[in-house]
Amino acid sequence: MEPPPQFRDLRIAGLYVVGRRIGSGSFGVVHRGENVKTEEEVAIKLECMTTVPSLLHKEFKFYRTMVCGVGIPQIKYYGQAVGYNVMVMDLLGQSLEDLFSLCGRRFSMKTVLMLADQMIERAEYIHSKNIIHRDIKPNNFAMGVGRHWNRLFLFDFGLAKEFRDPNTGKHIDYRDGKPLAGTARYASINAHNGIEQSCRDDMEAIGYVIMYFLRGQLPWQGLAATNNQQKCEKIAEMKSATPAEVLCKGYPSEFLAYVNYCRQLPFDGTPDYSYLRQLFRTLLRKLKYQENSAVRPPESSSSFIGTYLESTHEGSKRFDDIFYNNIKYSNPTGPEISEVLRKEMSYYADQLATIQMSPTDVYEKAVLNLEEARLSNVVFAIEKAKNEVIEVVRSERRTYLESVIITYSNDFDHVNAAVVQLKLKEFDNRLTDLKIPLSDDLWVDHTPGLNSTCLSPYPTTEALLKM
Ligand SMILES: Nc1ncnc2c1ncn2[C@@H]1O[C@H](COP(=O)(O)OP(=O)(O)OP(=O)(O)O)[C@@H](O)[C@H]1O
Repeated sequence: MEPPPQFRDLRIAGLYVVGRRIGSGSFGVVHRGENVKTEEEVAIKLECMTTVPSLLHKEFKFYRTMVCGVGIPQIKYYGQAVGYNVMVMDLLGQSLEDLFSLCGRRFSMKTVLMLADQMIERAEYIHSKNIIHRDIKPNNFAMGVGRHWNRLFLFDFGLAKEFRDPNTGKHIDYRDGKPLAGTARYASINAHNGIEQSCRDDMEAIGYVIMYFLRGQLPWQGLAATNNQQKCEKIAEMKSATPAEVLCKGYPSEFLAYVNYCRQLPFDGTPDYSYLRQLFRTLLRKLKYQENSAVRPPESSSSFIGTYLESTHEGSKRFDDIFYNNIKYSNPTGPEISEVLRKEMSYYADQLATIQMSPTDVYEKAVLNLEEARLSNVVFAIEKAKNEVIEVVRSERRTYLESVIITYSNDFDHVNAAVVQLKLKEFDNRLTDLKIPLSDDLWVDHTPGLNSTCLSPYPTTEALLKM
């Protein structure tokens, strides 16, 4: 279903140019694209207009309900062009399935727990918008790109369904005899049994995704069958005959608790998302996975993407109390930070080259993401670095702080920029406590790129400090 050649030269809505193809699904193709004004990269999903009723339009309507949802790609345009329905949306990074393969089909416990946290959060969000996904699987989760490098996105709402009337709050009725919607490997037992899906089925599917990541595969994979229907039946049979105790054997009891909880949820029940997230957060704490990977020496693991994923997820916790309170700071000085960054970048570049990640732009994007991941942790490094920085503060302070701030104001959203501003102010206050004289003109409010205009409509440093 390659779009006709003339489509490539077309500017959708006068703004988006279609680039190369990045994927395809059951009802459409997805291309990379670019906003010609801002040069922002986007994804463009195309469906032939002969598809009636339009599944893309249905998907678009779901996305429209979830405007501003964290971890949900945002739609920039929906319309028609040269015989195609077209949806322009945020470009996402690699899917969890792709990353899983790149990591040798095993994620560390830490990675799984951090992904689980975000998966549950995504489910809670879409359910709060009265939508069930019905096709939860690793291929339908992807990491973000650019400033969203550390965020897990849930996409492909082609099989989604409204399970509750947004006006009356009435839950859909229980029904059986339904054909399976979704992917057999991750489908809930009830979905296999033809029961109408609801929130509980998304949650159970997340449980299977989690166990898939931990175990490397699920017990019902690789069953021999002559056709799809038979395969589906065999999967259903084996899944129903596999108690959660067997599925989760050898793993911490929190996983068993999760699967059992989801399997026992009533049809119209609201899952206790906080309880489920807390299960894994507590486990994470128990396992003492709370170090900052900012300038941790690269591990000699073959699964460097796993290391990357973990480090980016560390980053994603930066607004989390646990992360803030328990982080162990590394201690480079300002000039050392750039040296550490340089070394790490070259290490990862070597690793990438060895495993021959292709195409080139994936490689470049990964390097870019890594760079951003490292830079994001500079703010934490500053804290520990204070003693060393004090020695050079008079000569280097202005250049150093300005460069950090300019980086943040360019690469991160304004809220983050404000947090950096606050951190630096705290840092300066400590210097003042230590009686190191600072002249007023050095303060960051005078730094180009991070003035009150840039932060608007977010609070200024002064406002933040008064909160
Ligand atoms: N926003 C995006 N950014 C980057 N890649 C994307 C994006 N959306 C989709 N893709 C890629 O395109 C592929 C197909 O997209 P999608 O799953 O939305 O289509 P589909 O027709 O609904 O597929 P399926 O048959 O799996 O349900 C995905 O596997 C993914 O690799």
